[in-house]
Amino acid sequence: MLPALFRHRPVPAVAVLVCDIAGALCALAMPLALGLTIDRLLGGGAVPWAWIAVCAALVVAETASDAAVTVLGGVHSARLTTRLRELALDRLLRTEPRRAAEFSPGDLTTRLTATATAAAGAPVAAAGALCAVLLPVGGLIGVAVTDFWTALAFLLGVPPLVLLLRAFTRDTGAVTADYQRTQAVVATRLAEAVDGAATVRAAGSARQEHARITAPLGELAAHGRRTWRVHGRAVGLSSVLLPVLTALVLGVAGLRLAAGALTVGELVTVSRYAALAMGIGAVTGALGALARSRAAGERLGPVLALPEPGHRGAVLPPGGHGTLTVTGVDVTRGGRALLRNVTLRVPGGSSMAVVGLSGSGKSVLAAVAGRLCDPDAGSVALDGVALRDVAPDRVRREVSYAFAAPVLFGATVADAIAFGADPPDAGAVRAAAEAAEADGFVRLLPEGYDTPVERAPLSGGERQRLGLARAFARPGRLLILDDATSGLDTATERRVQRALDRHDGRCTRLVVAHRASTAARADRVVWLADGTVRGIGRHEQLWRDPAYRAVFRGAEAPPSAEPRRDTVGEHGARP
Ligand SMILES: Nc1ncnc2c1ncn2[C@@H]1O[C@H](COP(=O)(O)OP(=O)(O)OP(=O)(O)O)[C@@H](O)[C@H]1O
Repeated sequence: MLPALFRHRPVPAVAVLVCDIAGALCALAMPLALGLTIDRLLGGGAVPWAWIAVCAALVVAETASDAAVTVLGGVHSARLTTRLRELALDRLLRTEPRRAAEFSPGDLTTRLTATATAAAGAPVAAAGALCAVLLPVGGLIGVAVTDFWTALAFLLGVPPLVLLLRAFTRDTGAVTADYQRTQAVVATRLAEAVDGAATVRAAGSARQEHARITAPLGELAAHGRRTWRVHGRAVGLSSVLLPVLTALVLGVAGLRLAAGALTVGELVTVSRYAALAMGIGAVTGALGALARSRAAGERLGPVLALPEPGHRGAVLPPGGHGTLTVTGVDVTRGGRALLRNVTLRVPGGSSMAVVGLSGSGKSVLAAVAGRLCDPDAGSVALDGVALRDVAPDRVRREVSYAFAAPVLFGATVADAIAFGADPPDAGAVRAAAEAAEADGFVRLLPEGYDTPVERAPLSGGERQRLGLARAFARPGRLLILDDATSGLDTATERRVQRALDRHDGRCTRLVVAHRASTAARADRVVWLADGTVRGIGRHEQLWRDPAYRAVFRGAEAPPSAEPRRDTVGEHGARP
């Protein structure tokens, strides 16, 4: 994940790294320049202005590098956060809905907010960690080059330092991942409660729900305490180790000065290098930041890896009326077959009702028919072209959906109807609303079509009609209604059905139906049972079968009570 994060915005990430390294090199050059300057000053000759200038330049360059890292790093992390969120959002919206649904809303909220921010800090944290390691290593080399015996004294302290760093990095990564996971659980439960607020209220379970949401807080607090313990242990151990090591190094260096093996300047140099080599505080902080960013990156990774539906750039033949061919389709989820060897053909411009008991696979078939998901076996073709070969954007232009519980997007009611690529004009929006029997109640809203959606008090049936209007407003060659009229009263549904019939001959309709009346109006019916096709035919033919009648849960009215529309077959719709 870390190299991938560097790839997203390579230039600023490299600039941060360069500034970080430049700052570290200045810091490493400083002890040497300082020692040489002191020796020249103590040497009694002319004031070494050149060396004093070098020291001043190094101080300025180091400060400038630090400032550049702060500014560039901040800007880079902010931009990368935006980029990661855009990418994750893009993946979520483009992938098959069922794959996106594997993440709960609360979990996604944390992944796209705090987790994305933490992950975006990874390149800067990695650059910081590299320099944080560079300084102690450079410092150690500086000590070794200046005086071998002082370096040897320092090396005594290296093994415990390395062990301390390793344990700190490992523990920080683990505790951060646990913290983020628990945070996501709380967010998920909160989102569920907000979503199901009416159910919670109706069930009088607010107290239990409160307890359920806040239950992981204890665990969260424990993870938080673990974080501080890990940090505290590292800081505590290093605060004992470092002074001991400093005393040891300075003691040996002092002895070497007394023995005449070191000059005063070299003593200053070696003590400054030793101080750099002991910069464990910076290393632990930098490694901690890197471990947290990496843990966040690991959590964001699965969202960024969501697969996008592929295609081969095929184009639907112009002027087609949407002949839908489903051939040998299987859909399997979690080892369970939801559709098995489903084969059917809906001639262009005709309608087919999909009926079956609850859970028989009607919605799965509706999803496969318009490529909301791909089948695991078999194929779905529109006007002879396999849908999986056509670019998703083109499929969306040709296939419209209406659902049982539509979500209304857009600022106003008109926007909600026009929602989608290539939005229709106001006239088309109004015509679609009329066809969906929505125009009447929309006009009664405080600002009519311009009423903000959140201020439009809508019943379930009215919401459904706006969803239908959205589908009617952009008629492609295939219109799929997945239980989209279930909330309408019989009279309204019949009027909507009549409007639907006006698409006859122009576009194909696949209508998931629970009512016998809806099935009766369709040119043909596909009857699903347990994910397989139990029968295909006209409603009145299938009605003779008691098992078919049982699908309508006692709606035993004979087919003649729900007359088929009189346009059937006029456009060659019936095979
Ligand atoms: N993504 C999925 N993963 C696992 N099982 C699924 C998935 N989607 C649907 N199912 C299961 O597939 C079966 C068929 O679901 P589907 O929604 O198609 O039924 P349906 O016939 O439309 O039912 P209803 O009339 O109640 O809406 C159900 O048992 C459902 O639980």
